Amino acid sequence: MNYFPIFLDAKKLNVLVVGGGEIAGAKIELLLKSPATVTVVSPKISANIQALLTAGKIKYINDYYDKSMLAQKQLVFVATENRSLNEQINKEAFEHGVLANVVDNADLCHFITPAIIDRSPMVFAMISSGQSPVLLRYWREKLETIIPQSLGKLASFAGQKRQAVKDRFTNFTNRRVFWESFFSKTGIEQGEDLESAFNMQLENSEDVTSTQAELLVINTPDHPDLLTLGAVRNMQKADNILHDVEVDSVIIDLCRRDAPKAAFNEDNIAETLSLLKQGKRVCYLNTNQTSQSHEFIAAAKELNCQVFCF
Ligand SMILES: C[C@@]1(CC(=O)O)C2=NC(=C\c3[nH]c(c(CCC(=O)O)c3CC(=O)O)Cc3[nH]c(c(CC(=O)O)c3CCC(=O)O)/C=C3\N/C(=C\2)[C@@H](CCC(=O)O)[C@]3(C)CC(=O)O)/[C@H]1CCC(=O)O
Ligand SMILES: NC(=O)c1ccc[n+]([C@@H]2O[C@H](COP(=O)([O-])OP(=O)(O)OC[C@H]3O[C@@H](n4cnc5c(N)ncnc54)[C@H](O)[C@@H]3O)[C@@H](O)[C@H]2O)c1
Repeated sequence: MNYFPIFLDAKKLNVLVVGGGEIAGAKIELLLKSPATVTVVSPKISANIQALLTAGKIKYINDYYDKSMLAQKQLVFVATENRSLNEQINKEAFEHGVLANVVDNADLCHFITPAIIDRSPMVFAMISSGQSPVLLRYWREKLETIIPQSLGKLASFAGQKRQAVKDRFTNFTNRRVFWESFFSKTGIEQGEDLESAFNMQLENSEDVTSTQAELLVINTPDHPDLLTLGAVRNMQKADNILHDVEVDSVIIDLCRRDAPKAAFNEDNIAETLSLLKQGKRVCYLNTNQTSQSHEFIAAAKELNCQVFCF
C-alpha cells in the first residue's frame, strides 16, 4: 500500500486551488461538499467558479500563483495546463509542508484523489494507486448499485444512539454483540422502523456476563476468492485469530483488524485454550489437518465450547 488512506477533518482545512478552468471547477465543487475553506488563484475564472464566488462560497485571488499564497494552507490542488508551473508548485508546496495534488499527474502528486461513494456520514473512498482510473471508476459504479442509499440515515441513527447503548451495557463485548445483532435485522439496512426496532432490542437484551466460547475453524483455501461468505463473516467477528503458518497474509488481512493474531504452534495451544475458557471467540485458519490441529480442536470441544467449521 504505497498510498496511506486517511480522512481529514475539513472544518480545519484551508485549501488553495490554482487554476480557474473546468477541471479546477470540478475540484472546487468536490471540496465544497465539505466545510473546507477554499481559495482560488487564477487570472481568469470560468462562469461556474464565478457563480460560486458570487454566492460567497469561495475566496478568490485575481492574479498569477505565487508561493506566498501557500501560507496557512494544508493542501493545494493544481489545475493549470502549464507543466513547468505544476512542477514548481509541487516543489514549493513540499518545501512549505503543504501537500499538493496536480490533477491527472500522479508523479507530481503528494496525495491522489480517490473515487468516492458518498452516503454521509458513511463515506467510501478508494484508489487504484494511480494504476488504472478507469478500472477504479468501473468498481465505483458497481459498488454504487449495491450500497443502499439509506446507509447514511442508518449510520446517523446509530451515532445518536451510541450513548444510550453505552449507558445500557458497561462492557465492550456486549455493545459489539448488540450492534452486530441490530444491523443484521431484516429491514434495518433499508432504514425501516429504526426507532421501534432499536427500542425493542434494547429492552429485550440481556447483559451477558460470561459469553459462550466459540472456536470457528476455517478450512482455508489457497485463494481468498474461494472463502465462503459465512467464513469471511465469522473471520470478522473473532476476538482472536490463530492461523497455520502457511496461510496467505491476504487471507489473514480479511480477519477483524484489531483482533490479536498468532501463528499456530505448540507454544500457543495452551494460551488459545485459556482464551476459550474465558469465553472468547477464536477463529482458527486451518490449512493442513495435522494430528496436532486435530488434538487442539478435540481439546476445545472438551472445554464445552462450541466448534463451527467453515
Ligand atoms: C478518482 C478520479 C477522481 C478525479 O478525477 O479526481 C481520478 N481519476 C478519475 C478518472 C479518470 N482519470 C483519467 C481518466 C481517463 C482515462 C485514462 O486516461 O486512464 C479517467 C476515467 C474517466 O474519466 O472515465 C485520466 C488520468 N488520471 C490520472 C492520469 C495520469 C496517470 O495515470 O499517470 C490520467 C491520464 C491523463 C492523460 O493521459 O493525459 C491520474 C489520477 N487520477 C486520479 C483520480 C488519481 C489516481 C486515482 C487512482 O488511484 O486510480 C490520479 C493519480 C491523480 C489525481 O488526479 O488525483 C476519477 C475516477 C473514479 C471515479 O469516476 O470516481
Ligand atoms: N479539460 C479536460 O477534459 C481535462 C481532462 C483531464 C485533465 N486535464 C488537465 O487539467 C488541467 C486543467 O484543465 P482545464 O480544462 O481546466 O484547463 P484550462 O486551460 O481551462 O484552465 C487552466 C487554468 O489555469 C489558469 N492558469 C494558468 N496559469 C496560471 C498561473 N500562473 N496561476 C494561476 N492560474 C493559472 C488559467 O487562467 C486557466 O483558468 C490541464 O493540465 C489539462 O491538461 C483536462
